[in-house]
Amino acid sequence: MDLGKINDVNPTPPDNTCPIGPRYCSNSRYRSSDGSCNNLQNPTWGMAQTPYGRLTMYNYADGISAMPISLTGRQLPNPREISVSLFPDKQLIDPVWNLNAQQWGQVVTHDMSLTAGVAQSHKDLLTCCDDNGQLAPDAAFNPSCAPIIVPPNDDIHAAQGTQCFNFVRTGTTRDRGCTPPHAPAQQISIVSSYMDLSMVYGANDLQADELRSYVGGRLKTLVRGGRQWPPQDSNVSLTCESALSPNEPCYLTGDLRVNQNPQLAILQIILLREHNRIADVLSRLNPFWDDETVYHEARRIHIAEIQHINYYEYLPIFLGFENMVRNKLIYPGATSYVNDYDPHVNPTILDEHATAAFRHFHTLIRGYLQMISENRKLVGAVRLSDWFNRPILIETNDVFDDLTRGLTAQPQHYSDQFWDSEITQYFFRRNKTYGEDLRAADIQRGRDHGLGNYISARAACNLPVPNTFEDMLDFISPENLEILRSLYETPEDVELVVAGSLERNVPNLQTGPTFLSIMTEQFYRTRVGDRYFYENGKDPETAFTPSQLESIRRGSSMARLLCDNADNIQSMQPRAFQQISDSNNLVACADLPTIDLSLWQETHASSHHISTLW
Ligand code: HEM
Repeated sequence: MDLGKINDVNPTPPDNTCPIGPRYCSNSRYRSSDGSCNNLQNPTWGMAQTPYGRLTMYNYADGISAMPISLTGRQLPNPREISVSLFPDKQLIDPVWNLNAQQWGQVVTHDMSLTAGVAQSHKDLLTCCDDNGQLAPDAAFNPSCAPIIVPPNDDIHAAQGTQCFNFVRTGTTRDRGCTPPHAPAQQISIVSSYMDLSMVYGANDLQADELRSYVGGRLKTLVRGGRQWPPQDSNVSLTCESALSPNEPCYLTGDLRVNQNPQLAILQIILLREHNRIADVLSRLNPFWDDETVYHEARRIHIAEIQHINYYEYLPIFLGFENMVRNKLIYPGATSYVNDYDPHVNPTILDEHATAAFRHFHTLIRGYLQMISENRKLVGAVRLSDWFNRPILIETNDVFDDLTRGLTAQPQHYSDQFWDSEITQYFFRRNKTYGEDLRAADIQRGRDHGLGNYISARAACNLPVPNTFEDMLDFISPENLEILRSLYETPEDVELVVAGSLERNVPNLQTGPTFLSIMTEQFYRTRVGDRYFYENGKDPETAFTPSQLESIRRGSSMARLLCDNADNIQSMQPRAFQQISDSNNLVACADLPTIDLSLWQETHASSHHISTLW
């Protein structure tokens, strides 16, 4: 299959600077915190606090912002009912890729988007459905409320007397007074779209300041038990709502979702430690560099390292190596710069990507997380829903390393329509027996954002456009199509979030054609629309030297990243998203390639002091 480049139906107008105001840019060597001024002609492209992009037209009941309804004028099928009917639990595991591949995907996601006004981890501040699962007064009156109603025949939840799950609508340009009266609401993402480690460094200057130690270019850490942890969040009872005491660890990083689950917190800490590791080496090599220079140079190297891992190690698993080469997302074997930056490409995160396609990988989540010792023996397992928003677990004994090895030794769930009940029955259960349903939330979020339907997404992707339910058989099985037909009244009602996740996977890949096409488009834009992308060498002020670039390419790997920053892991398989096997056996950490930071050593005379660069 060849994926043509996709055009936006209604791209965000370039002059749409509300609510952030115009930006005046100098040509800095370093990225801004919020992504502004990456594109010098369109300084707000990809910037935090701007609307998601769109491939398809909005679909609101009133054309402005009301939750969509069926073409017949009746309600769309209940999201919880769709979840139960089409996304049940069945434990099929991936034969090749490990849980690290799943978990790193969440890290990539958190780098690129975050819905405005929605907590995504701890409880939302607005109660549309209360803690006992009963509709709250705001449900009827507050336009930001769209609680998910539990159908009366729901085996699990109706039996408990649960009426609803809380659901708060994403903040939009209308909420912020930035949309003309009859124009559709545009949902806002509050982090930069660029792959710039905003979840480590923060997505605005204030947040970035708060995270810096201002000594030796380092990020702030707290040392407990001889190990570095992120600083403490000031509101433990809100942020880490499951903590039993305000003295429990509760982390503050560049992203408010950090405490959501233990494996996510581990990877955020690995990234925090990696920044400080790079900063310490740069400080030793260049003792005359001030804090500011070390911070920005370490951040710049760190982002390049992670971009390399993402494009050459992580994404090929999901988008396919050949597909990525053909569509110019990667250039394997390149020995010099790849000067493909295109200032006309808008890297803004697409709503179809963030709210439908990339969320499909919630299917990869496992409900129990294995703990594995250094000799790769199973030493325990924890239940995911016991540890949402309670990171104290990872500071206990050797759990940090045991869970990190678990990431690389436990298979991920197979990419299919089967979802682990830990996230469809027990999600955020907060010490109760049952919890919420992430799949139902994904479906409701698609409606909240007025996402175009499945048919229009296929049209936008230049794929065959189905006019009838039967036409969908090209990508969807007869069994699933029967269920779709029983749920939806017309083919036009069928939603992208739902049908996209039912498509048969493209051979050897992890999704069907529609999601593959959307994700390929997104990661093409993310690369080509980023002036600071690490392989770009056009501007000597922002480019790495050829030998630095070569070392980033040779020395960046997921395996080495884990080895360097876990507490005391001694060995790792070189391809750390893949299960250990005869062709991917454990090697000593020290034998894994590493970036040669001495290539950043400068003589005093040649060094650039940051103040000369602004
Ligand atoms: C244990 C792992 C994970 C948990 C508990 C989790 C949970 C969540 C939650 C609660 C939301 C917000 C739901 C809403 O709209 O109300 C969300 C959003 C999202 N998730 Fe996950 N997720 C996990 C892993 C992943 C993975 C592996 C991926 C992709 C590879 C992913 C991709 C996304 C995306 C793209 C969004 C939307 C982000 C935005 O634009 O705000 N998630 N997830």
